[in-house]
Amino acid sequence: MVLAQLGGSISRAIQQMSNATIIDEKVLNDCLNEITRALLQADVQFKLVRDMQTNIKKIVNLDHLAAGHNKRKIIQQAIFNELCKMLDPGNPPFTPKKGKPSVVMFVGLQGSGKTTTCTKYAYYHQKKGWKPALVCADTFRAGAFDQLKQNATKAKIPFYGSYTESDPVKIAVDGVDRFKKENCDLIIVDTSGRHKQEAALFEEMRQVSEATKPDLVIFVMDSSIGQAAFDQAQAFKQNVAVGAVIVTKMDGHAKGGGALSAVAATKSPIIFIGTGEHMDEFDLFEVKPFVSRLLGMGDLSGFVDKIHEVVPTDQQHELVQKLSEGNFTLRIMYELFQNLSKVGPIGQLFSMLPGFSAELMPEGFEKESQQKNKRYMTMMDSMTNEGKLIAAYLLIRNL
Ligand SMILES: Nc1nc2c(ncn2[C@@H]2O[C@H](COP(=O)(O)OP(=O)(O)OP(=O)(O)O)[C@@H](O)[C@H]2O)c(=O)[nH]1
Repeated sequence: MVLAQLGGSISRAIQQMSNATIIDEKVLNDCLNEITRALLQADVQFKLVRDMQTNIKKIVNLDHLAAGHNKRKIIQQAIFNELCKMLDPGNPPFTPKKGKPSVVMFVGLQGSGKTTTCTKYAYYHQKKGWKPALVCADTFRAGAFDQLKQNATKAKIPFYGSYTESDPVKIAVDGVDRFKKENCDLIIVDTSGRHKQEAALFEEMRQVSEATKPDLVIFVMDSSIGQAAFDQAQAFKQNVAVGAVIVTKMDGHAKGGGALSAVAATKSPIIFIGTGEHMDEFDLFEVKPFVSRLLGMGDLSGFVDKIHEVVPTDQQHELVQKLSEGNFTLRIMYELFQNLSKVGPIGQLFSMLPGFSAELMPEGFEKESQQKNKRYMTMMDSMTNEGKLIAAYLLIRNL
């Protein structure tokens, strides 16, 4: 997982500090230096790291802390808060309202995952009862319209584009007008990407933006972009009114610190992350649970939410009651696992539990365990009840 190494290094630094008998200036400095090194290694911009270190030192003034104060807790909390601050610029983005037409424009470099992310964003909202539509204003890459068309058709989302029109502004305006007339409430405009930031890309982007007047511009960034992230994100922000960021390919093994830099450069929050190539590998991004997970502190509320997501509402009360009575049978376990396999890789669930270190997860574990789960479930569906119970037991032993 992206940023796993960073999370591991920071939690180790905090752990070492916690193990010290006395927390003095030296112990604090060692801990902060360790964290600084980890952030720089993860490609976070130098200025951000330096500011973070200065802020923590200001907050944790050991000389002024009265005896009896829990210094470890105060330092840990300061680190947590500063990491959250790095990811949360404090400007909530424009939030589209269901039933009211909003235009959302996607921008980013070529290959960052814009087209894939447009469909994921549309699909996410469609599942929640919205009426989204996709407009392909990418006339630069041959095949971009076909890709969007294919994704949109699969998800049954209306789309608009052209094989003959070469003016992206005209396509964008026609598409937006058409879907406004059709009462779509989320009109998503995909724009062209280029190899690197270049004047022609920015000019085209500006024109599409001026013509369609988007309510929100989303900057899509590949998590593996590294140190270049800050400058690139800033260049986009200077040309169009970027209001939010989506970081893609968080399922890979990139260092990922660029994501933090992009937030600082655009002064815009990350709203979603892409965690795979499939349509539903897309998660809402919330700063505190993310940092909490990153530091191995878990995200129990997220874990409970996931359980609520997979257990039908009318069965939740019964399940809790059975569990509290110690009535946890293999049948319940089988049903739970059958539902859990629908919410995604088991590793993502584990990462919500306190003390979990994503660093220890072998490469490809998530995908492999998800595939394994699917295979088990397909096999189990055709079995007798006794067979299902035995298979559920084997499944647990294999996870
Ligand atoms: N693993 C992984 N792959 C992703 C993710 N998002 C996108 N991709 C892949 O990244 C590649 C590029 O994605 P596109 O959506 O075509 O990128 P684009 O930004 O639209 O590219 P241009 O239209 O050329 O600007 C594709 O192979 C996608 O399947 C993600 O979250 N995880």
